[in-house]
Amino acid sequence: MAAARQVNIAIIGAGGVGRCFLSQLEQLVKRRPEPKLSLVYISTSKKAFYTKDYTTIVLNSAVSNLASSAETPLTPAALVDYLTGSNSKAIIVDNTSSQDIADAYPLFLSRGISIVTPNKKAFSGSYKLWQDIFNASAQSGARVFHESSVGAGLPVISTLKDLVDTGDEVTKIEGVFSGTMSFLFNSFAPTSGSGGQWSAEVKKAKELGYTEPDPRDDLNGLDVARKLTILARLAGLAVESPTSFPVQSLIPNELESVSSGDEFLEKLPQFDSEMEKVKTEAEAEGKVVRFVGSIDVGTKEVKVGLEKFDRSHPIAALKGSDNIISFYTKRYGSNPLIIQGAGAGGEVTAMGVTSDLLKVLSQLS
Ligand SMILES: NC(=O)C1=CN([C@@H]2O[C@H](COP(=O)(O)OP(=O)(O)OC[C@H]3O[C@@H](n4cnc5c(N)ncnc54)[C@H](OP(=O)(O)O)[C@@H]3O)[C@@H](O)[C@H]2O)C=CC1
Ligand SMILES: N[C@@H](CC=O)C(=O)O
Ligand code: NA
Repeated sequence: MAAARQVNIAIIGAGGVGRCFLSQLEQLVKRRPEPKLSLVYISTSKKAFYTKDYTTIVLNSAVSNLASSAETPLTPAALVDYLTGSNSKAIIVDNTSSQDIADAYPLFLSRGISIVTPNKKAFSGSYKLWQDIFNASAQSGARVFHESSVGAGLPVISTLKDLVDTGDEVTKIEGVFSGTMSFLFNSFAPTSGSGGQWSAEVKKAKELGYTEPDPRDDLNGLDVARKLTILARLAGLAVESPTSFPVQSLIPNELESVSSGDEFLEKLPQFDSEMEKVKTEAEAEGKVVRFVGSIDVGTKEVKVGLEKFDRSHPIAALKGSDNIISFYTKRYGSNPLIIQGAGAGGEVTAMGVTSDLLKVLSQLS
């Protein structure tokens, strides 16, 4: 009887999303014995655990093995040498928000290693990096999927690709693209009742695992700008970077230069009155304020920031960390295709990564 085909998995990043992915992988392996998915490497920024002979790491011991490991992470080049030293195909699961790891994608792909990831940095960095990634994938046949880089596990990227690939003409994309911002405004400025204190809600969003590792990356609008950069590029606009269009930041001027996310969270309560003022101004017009983004494909205009909405507007009525993303296209006419649901959180984000892994497996020859 032929031996089961093995596919080696290397996980970089074992935080909120990484750990949820590990447990989803464990379930997947139980449901699908073929091909044999073999975790051979796992790392954080400081530690790594891997098997020199590609023996499978027991999935429910991976985190404790990593915690007690004395090994440091392999450099991207060393990780490539390690993974290509086996006869099996390899897939890297990048669960970090690291730019350095993202910059190594062209190298991984050019050496035949596929990638699945929720990390936005590779696809929203320079346009050259975007081109290098997809050129390397096309040349080697290695796959790259990043569904959870926009709207967590919601089928946003796959839907946009399907619209474009089937020849529809996307004219506008708009909505709420941040789970953190959605949670913050839904709880700080609800459609009924008085709402919470801004800085306390920011802390809650971090505790719930919605924010970026540094919550300033959400509050400065850059996280939404990254998502819009990715969607705009998929819709055919060669957007150069997430800082090449107007992005409104909610970081108080006085806190622009604090050195750490923790210091920022500590000092933020001193500036709660700034956001209270924004909320009161909207209330005076009978409206609520929300953080939104839009891409006008025809005019090439991309923008990110606060807008006021009537309380009955679907954007005003979102709950929890929900995203809502509307695609206006030629085929769909004036009634857009709308995707709505949780846009942040470990399990829903890992779901997008796991479903990407299944896509890679279905396409590996
Ligand atoms: N949380 C969410 O709801 C969503 C998250 N995402 C994306 O998922 C990714 C992970 O987010 P999340 O799990 O919440 O973040 P966490 O901060 O919880 O985890 C990040 C992990 O990455 C590790 N890491 C960072 N840099 C490196 C590096 N250079 N090499 C190896 N490991 C590294 C960290 O290690 P250490 O602890 O040592 O720093 C940590 O284990 C991010 O890109 C985020 O944007 C996307 C959609 C939704
Ligand atoms: N911090 C992000 C996580 C998902 O991309 C968000 O809040 O949306
Ligand atoms: Na998604």
